[in-house]
Amino acid sequence: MLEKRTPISVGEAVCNLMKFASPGLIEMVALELAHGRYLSEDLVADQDIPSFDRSPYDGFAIRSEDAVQATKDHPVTFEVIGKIGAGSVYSGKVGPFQAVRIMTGAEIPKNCDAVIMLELTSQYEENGQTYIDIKRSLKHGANISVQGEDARKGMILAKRGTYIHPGIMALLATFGYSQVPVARKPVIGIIATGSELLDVKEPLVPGKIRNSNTYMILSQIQRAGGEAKYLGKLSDDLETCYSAVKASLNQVDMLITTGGVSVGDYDYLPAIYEKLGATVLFNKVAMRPGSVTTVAHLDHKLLFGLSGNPSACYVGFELFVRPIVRTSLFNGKPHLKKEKAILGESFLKPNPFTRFVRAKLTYDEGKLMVSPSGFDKSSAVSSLAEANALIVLQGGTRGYDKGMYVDVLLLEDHQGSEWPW
Ligand SMILES: Nc1nc2c(c(=O)[nH]1)N[C@H]1C(S)=C(S)[C@@H](COP(=O)(O)OP(=O)(O)OC[C@H]3O[C@@H](n4cnc5c(N)ncnc54)[C@H](O)[C@@H]3O)O[C@H]1N2
Ligand code: MOO
Ligand SMILES: [Mg+2]
Repeated sequence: MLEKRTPISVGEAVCNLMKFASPGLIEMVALELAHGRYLSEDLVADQDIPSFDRSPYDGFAIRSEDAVQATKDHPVTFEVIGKIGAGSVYSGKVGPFQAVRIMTGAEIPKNCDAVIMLELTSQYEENGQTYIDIKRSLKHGANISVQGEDARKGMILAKRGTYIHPGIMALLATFGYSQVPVARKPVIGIIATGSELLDVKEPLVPGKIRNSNTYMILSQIQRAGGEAKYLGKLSDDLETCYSAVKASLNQVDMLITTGGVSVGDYDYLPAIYEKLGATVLFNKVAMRPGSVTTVAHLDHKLLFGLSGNPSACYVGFELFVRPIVRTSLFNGKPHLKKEKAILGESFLKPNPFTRFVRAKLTYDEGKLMVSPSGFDKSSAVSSLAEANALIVLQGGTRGYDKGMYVDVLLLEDHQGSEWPW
């Protein structure tokens, strides 16, 4: 007899699921490989930046008290007693009316408390000795980048769970992290089910299609921060699929299957969960696409039964798999970031269930504009090409007109959101 499925709201489904979300493990990676990973510890300044007073200009370091009287009409002369570039330290003592030629980034010599830019001095030689004239007074501390002005020792510069982008890389290097503590990527298995599926390199034959979901999910896993492990595509055969799912569980942290979750004669995932003794958290969500998305767990290992339909599979991943992955990466905002955007074209379909429309979001003179990115069926692949957002249209609505503000979920963002939206 056909199993009765009771749809639950997206919010309820996510809340049920997030009870199984937990922070993952830690590993060290070489700094040059850290881009795109997530910090497993707060990044704390273990030194001031800069760690010494330094010159922001090429010029001359002096004692400001000596230049108090300097004016255009009465320049003050300084004897240049040395020269330092960045990386060098002037070891001599600078006395009254003496100056040290200094380059950008070099440490300010002891006794000096101001720098005058090269362009504001006139230099001359007399008896093999260099002198400069200064035509303006300088305040104590003028043109000095003081120790700690950029960051103070002890400051937290990035929280645990932060995505490592070029700016974080700069800080990691600044603080001497040749090895970076990061979240270990959760290993996520992918099994594609469907007797109609061809390998990507196979030519089309009647009735068959190429397995696109695997590669789409592979990429979604990488975008979310996980590590994908493709475990193959299987024909719709209960025993084969059951054995493959069972065998995969020792190799992965969580498993995604695509296809076979609906009510067709060859949709075996419900039977597989039952045979495994897995607990089904939900098998019907009041959303489109992806209403058949099913999530089960076995000994706290999550099994995501995503739809075979590409757009439904895509949305199911972003709403349900992504937050689990991001949580394991210590990210405190694991869900898609929600924004408001202006609808660029009318979307007049009624929405009995909450609808997630694949969409293209653009920035236009201070406004966020969004339009559906193409063919809007759960079987669609073409609309995924330009999708960088999902428009959220609440269930029970009869369509939306161009110019209205709608909720959008950002797919390419790193800020993320805490639940609920
Ligand atoms: N009588 C009903 N029929 C259907 C229902 C329903 O409630 N009652 N739900 C529909 C909805 S909604 C969806 S979504 C689909 C879900 O189907 P399954 O998840 O069971 O997936 P399959 O039947 O295996 O395949 C569906 C569709 O997707 C194509 N597919 C499958 N795998 C891939 C892949 N790896 N790459 C690309 N495309 C794939 C497959 O060929 C089918 O066309 O069920 C509706 N039916
Ligand atoms: O699960 Mo389906 O995607 O609602 O069309
Ligand atoms: Mg089916």
